Amino acid sequence: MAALLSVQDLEMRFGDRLIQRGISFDVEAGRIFAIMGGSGCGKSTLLKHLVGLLPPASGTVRHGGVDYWASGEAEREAMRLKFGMLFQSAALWSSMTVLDNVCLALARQTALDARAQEARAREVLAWVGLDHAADQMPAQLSGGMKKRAGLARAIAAEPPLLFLDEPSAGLDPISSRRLDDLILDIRQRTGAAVVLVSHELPSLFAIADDGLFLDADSKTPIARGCPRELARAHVHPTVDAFLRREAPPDPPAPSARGDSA
Ligand SMILES: Nc1ncnc2c1ncn2[C@@H]1O[C@H](COP(=O)(O)OP(=O)(O)OP(=O)(O)O)[C@@H](O)[C@H]1O
Repeated sequence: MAALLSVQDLEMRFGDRLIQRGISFDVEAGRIFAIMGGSGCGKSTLLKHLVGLLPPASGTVRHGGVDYWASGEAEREAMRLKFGMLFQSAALWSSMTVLDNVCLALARQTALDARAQEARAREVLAWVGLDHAADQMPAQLSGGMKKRAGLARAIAAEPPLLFLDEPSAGLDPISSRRLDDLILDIRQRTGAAVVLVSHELPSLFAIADDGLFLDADSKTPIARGCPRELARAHVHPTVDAFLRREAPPDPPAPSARGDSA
């Protein structure tokens, strides 16, 4: 069976400027896959290529075996309805209540009638601990509540694949931990695969079981695997600098290289 998401030899560019090349990976059902790397290495751009917001310079992105960027607009729209997305800002519709935000997503992604949409929306809001906030407007929510409302909207239709852009950025450690538990719970209950971009080490170590590390200097991925194991394995100084919060080693002094007089 085809992987839920399969990326082959992707090259990312803005005009003449190469951002990354040689990106290949598969994500299977039930996996939590982290896209990691320092600032500016191309994580958000990669996510845009994966969710259909920006075409890559070359390479393929397959959703359930179908080449997204080689498909027509109707086929792409059908693929987009099969995955959920939580943007960094949560991107809730500001003029609608929390409940209506979730109902509108269900109206777009399912054949449920209005009554069933509301029942499902309330169920999902209870799941993320926001049943009491269903009738509030997004502006009335705290940052952590907004993220949970965005997550409720993304998971309401039980998509098999979820994309999360910096889900815990800007949250205090307790809210961040709560969001991590929710993501694990979603995976457990629905069997969904999750692709996330994150800088937060506690979160990466707690939830991700696979991942890819993008390097801004070489403009290629330099490590692949579970973040916890990569942190122990000393695969590359740049990976250690990120995952162990260690400074990269200094270049050897001239005398150590044996090139002094
Ligand atoms: N629309 C654009 N046009 C030109 N260059 C861009 C554009 N968007 C991003 N870039 C550049 O591409 C590179 C990768 O950016 P991207 O936002 O994907 O990195 P990132 O790894 O997500 O960074 P951060 O962790 O800081 O969010 C950066 O050098 C950025 O300046």
